[in-house]
Amino acid sequence: MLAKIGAIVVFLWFLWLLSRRRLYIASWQLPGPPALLPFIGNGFALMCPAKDLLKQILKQTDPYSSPLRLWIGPRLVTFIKDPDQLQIVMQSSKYTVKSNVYRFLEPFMGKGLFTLTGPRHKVQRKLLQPLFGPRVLESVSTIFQKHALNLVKILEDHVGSGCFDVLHILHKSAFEATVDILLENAITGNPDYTLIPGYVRRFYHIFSQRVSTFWMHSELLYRFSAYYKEQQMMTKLASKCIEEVASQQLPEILKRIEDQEGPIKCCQNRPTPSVLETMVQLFKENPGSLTEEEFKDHMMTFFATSQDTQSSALAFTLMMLGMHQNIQDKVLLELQEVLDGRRLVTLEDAPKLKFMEMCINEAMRLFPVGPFLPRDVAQSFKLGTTTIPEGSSLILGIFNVHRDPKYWQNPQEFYPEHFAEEQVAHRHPYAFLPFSAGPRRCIGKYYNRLSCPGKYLQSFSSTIQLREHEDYHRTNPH
Ligand code: HEM
Repeated sequence: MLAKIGAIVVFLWFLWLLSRRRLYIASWQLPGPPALLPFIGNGFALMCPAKDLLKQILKQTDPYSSPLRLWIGPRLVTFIKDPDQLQIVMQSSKYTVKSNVYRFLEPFMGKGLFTLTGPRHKVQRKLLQPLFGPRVLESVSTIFQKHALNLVKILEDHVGSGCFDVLHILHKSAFEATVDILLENAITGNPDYTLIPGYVRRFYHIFSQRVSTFWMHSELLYRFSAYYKEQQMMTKLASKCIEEVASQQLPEILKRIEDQEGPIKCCQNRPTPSVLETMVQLFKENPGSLTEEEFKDHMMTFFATSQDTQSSALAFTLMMLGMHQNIQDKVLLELQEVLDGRRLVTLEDAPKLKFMEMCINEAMRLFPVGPFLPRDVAQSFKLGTTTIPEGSSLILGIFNVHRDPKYWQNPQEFYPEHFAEEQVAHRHPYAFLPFSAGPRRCIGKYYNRLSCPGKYLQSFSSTIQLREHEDYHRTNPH
């Protein structure tokens, strides 16, 4: 009897291996670190605290040429860090879809642009593009100026009071700007409102822990973890607050739109429509394409994607400038020349602040918000001589390519000249990808271009000096 059961198990195991033969063939053709442990593979090396994850990934991937393979549990993962290969993968939506792990974000963001895949994503992205068009950007630029002023007032209070955590202040400021941009600055009476910026950060932390701990990929096992309870609590409170804020505004906006024929021309206290107002209009014009549920999911997505990204990019730039006083002086000089005595940066000023933009880009090169982007292979495709099989996964090594000495003169240094015009002209366009690229690139890229300069101006006009902090050495893996 036992022998029969054993034979059946071996036979089933053989069938399972046979069904996965394309994965093994690809794996044999690719270089990569030894996957010593059965069933866990290289996953064991990545099961570490979030603060060590970056170092561990680099340790596993740096010694091998691209594409290389990792085994994360039973999954074959091809890691790509060559710009030509990144271009092939990122330009097409045919071969890859966003990784299945993005579903871990759904409790918070729902099925918004960030988590959607397939044809539905294409339709929704096209539909929402007007939210990021010139008219809305114009309105956003004035709001950023207002929040830059608020931010500087808060920072001024800290001047002379020793070291303080600038990231916390920036997160709060980004949150307030986001509420203003998305929801017309409705202030809710709910005291939980002030907790949301912390929740968004915590949610991303839980997400990265869950991605790197493969047993938590199982919905059932995850429910037994402490993270699950925390996530449930945060999601409930955050969506309640957002809904509350949105419902204060919606009736009035709907009335405004109904009273008006054709596209929105003007709205209360603003020269141009808010994101919420434009969304309501889109919702009314496309009732079949944009459901009420999707409308809410998109709002939550914009909330969760716009705050941490902007404040991290800004914090890293401030940190780098604080550590390089000579570069900071150059930024100040440019600001003084362009603004000629004015305090606020306008939409027209932004393209003139060329050196500042070089510094922002250089900080995003060293510290990209999305250092590794996971994808699933929807259709087998050729990468060099290897066929990357359907059913496997990919990781796009943005961090690796951002520090590859083949493309960067001083890869580990803060060196804004990397973005001088002549250097950019000669560099591979896929060697710098802070906003990703192709059909899944960041839709809010130009928001950032507007938000950063305004805040720099305000920070510098108060001559706040930043000192090197020991944490920098922890964020720099080399
Ligand atoms: C410094 C600022 C920002 C950075 C560095 C950044 C970076 C990124 C990156 C790397 C992605 C691709 C993620 C992936 O493929 O897994 C992305 C996607 C996205 N970002 Fe941003 N982002 C920034 C600001 C914003 C803002 C302000 C918004 C919204 C107002 C936004 C909304 C989105 C959305 C909706 C997506 C998904 C797009 C899609 O898949 O079609 N981002 N962002």
